Amino acid sequence: MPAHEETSEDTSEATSGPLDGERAHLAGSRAALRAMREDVQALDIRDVTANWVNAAVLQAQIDDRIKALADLSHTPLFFGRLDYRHPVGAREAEGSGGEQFYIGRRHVHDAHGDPMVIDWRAPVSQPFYQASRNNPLDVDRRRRFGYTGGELTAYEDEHLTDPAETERTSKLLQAEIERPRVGPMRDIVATIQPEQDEIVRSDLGGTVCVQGGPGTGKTAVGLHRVAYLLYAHRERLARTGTLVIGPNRSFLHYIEQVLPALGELEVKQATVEDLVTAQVEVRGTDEAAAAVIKGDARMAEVLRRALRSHVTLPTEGVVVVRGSRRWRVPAYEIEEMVVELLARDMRYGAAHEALPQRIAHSVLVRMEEAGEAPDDRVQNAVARTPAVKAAVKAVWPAVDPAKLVLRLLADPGFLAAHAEGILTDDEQKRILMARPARSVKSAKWSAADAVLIDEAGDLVARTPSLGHVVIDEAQDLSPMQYRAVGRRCSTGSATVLGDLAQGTTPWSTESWAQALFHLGKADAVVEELTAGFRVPREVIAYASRLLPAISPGLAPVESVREAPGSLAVREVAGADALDGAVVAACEESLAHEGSIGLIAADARVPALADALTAAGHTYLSPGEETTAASRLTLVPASLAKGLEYDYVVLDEPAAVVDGEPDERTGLRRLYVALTRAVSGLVVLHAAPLPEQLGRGGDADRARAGDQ
Ligand SMILES: Nc1ncnc2c1ncn2[C@@H]1O[C@H](COP(=O)(O)OP(=O)(O)OP(=O)(O)O)[C@@H](O)[C@H]1O
Repeated sequence: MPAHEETSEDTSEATSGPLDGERAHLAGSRAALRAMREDVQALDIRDVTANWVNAAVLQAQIDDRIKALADLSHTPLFFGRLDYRHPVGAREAEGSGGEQFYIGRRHVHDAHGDPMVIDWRAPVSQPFYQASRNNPLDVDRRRRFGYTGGELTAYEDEHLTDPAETERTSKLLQAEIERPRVGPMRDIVATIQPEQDEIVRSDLGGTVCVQGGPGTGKTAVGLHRVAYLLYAHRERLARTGTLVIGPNRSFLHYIEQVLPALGELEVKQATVEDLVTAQVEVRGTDEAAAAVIKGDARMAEVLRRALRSHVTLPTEGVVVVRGSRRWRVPAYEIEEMVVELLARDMRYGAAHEALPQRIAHSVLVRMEEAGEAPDDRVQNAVARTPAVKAAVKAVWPAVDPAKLVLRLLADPGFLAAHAEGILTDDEQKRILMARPARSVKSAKWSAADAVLIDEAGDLVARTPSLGHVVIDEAQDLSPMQYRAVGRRCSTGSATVLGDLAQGTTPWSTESWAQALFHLGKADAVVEELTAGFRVPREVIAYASRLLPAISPGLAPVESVREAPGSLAVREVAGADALDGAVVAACEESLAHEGSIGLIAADARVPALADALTAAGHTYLSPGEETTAASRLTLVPASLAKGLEYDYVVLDEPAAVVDGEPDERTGLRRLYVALTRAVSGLVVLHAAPLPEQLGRGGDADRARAGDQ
């Protein structure tokens, strides 16, 4: 691809020629950014603010802006340049007129307002990601820049309209993918690929679902989509809010720096459990079979029925006494009101609020007919009379969502009455509490119970919707969890990211169509990412041997990297020797640059922790940030999902499989563990490997680096 290339090794050219010009532009852009920051710092708000509240709000906005304008020494101001053939249309360009644009993380302009660097999210930047030899999008030359420690040291050109130039893989992209992974997850803004860019820039109105194997960039794409949407719809999303949902704390901690690095500081992050535990604390667990039933979408109907069973038709009318007069609303009229409210299918709580007003209105009409002239205040007063309150309590009582769920799970008769024809007798038995709790406070609620309470809560009062929600590792959500997330984006949109082959919960998603239906976004587009940016070819080929058993029909990931010698599978003679061999493999990996993950079945973690300590090694837990000084993390297999390490040592695959309730889930867990490595994977086993891995036979084993 690059007809012309300079690298830091290419010193003769690196000290002169185009690179000098580019460095001058970098220095100019930095100076311009400094001037932009100084302009904001110099703002005097005393004259423009009416009071201290305004002043405080404005000052906070100014402080945010100053923060956003910071020049981070290790985050280059621009990473690319586009040379357009013709001036870009004024409508399209951010600061139109020029033919040459520098593309970076944020917009920088000079003292005249002319752009020095264009935000990567602006329309004029899009050809940086999308232009190709087949469709150059009016771009003559695309230039990518390479940096070393904040210094501009290389560039690489593609002349998209030159038929003589041949296509080559970008060395800078390659270097970026291979860069050691110490520290939290990084942004990929300089190297977003065309198929990823399509997803990143898809419109706010629609929900997108991305199926992609390990390391295809789903998480990266989801986070960059948030940054893009915030740029394109800043005001709307500032009002409605955005949220990123991940599987656990350590994962959220791993990804939490990506959006701030892209200048977006306001996006909330949470697990599904965080969302649904506002009402109750989770202190209990469910057996898998019970959790599957509680997570089934049929539970929504059971809850709806149970809630509505609180509505009864009136047996008597209401008599309201005001002064010397008595006003009577007959039972049949209240019945009509109740029937009408039921038919409207409004939230239970909203109807509970509306009913006293309707009864009071009926009293008002009678007063008017009798020649009185009551106003709205009288209606409110009537609605609050003990007689009306008592009538409402009898026919449409207030219901506490947690109490409703408690009664369903603790009272077999109540459950049977509302689960009739929905859950079998056996299913009902499975979800009933073994020892019924006496109160909401004392109950040992499980995570699945909290989701039921959240559903009940939404039946009572509508859950507010955010503008956009990203759901990562979505394949692990139950239908009821999808519903819980779906109501948080009912008037907004979602980005659903996942891999069916990595589903490791007993209720994991079997088809995206079903998942999207439960989310309430059945018309979402499902996109597929197939190019792998993490796992080297040999390693992904080895892991993909499991695919026919864990997700038949899913195509293996196509790794963009060869990295020969990246896989070693070693048999250790006898279980006693395993811990020592694992520690030795970690030491071997520590000789390389970058992070090391020792992944093991959860049950093996304590023994390996002891072995590491005995050998004098300190180690981190997942979610703790790796640093140059502390690079080894001991990862229970149950927490490996979504994470990555330069080198992975995988302990005893058979134990990883055995750690799960069934073989398929076990093999899926193993697939996740096998696909965390960026540069090298060493698999150590004393027990026989799961037969699905051995499928390749001797030739493959030799290639896999068996010793
Ligand atoms: N276009 C790209 N350029 C450079 N690096 C990339 C690109 N796309 C993805 N990556 C890198 O590949 C790695 C894997 O990406 P990511 O974690 O987003 O994949 P994933 O599909 O979510 O994986 P998993 O299914 O295992 O959770 C990350 O280090 C990410 O930065």
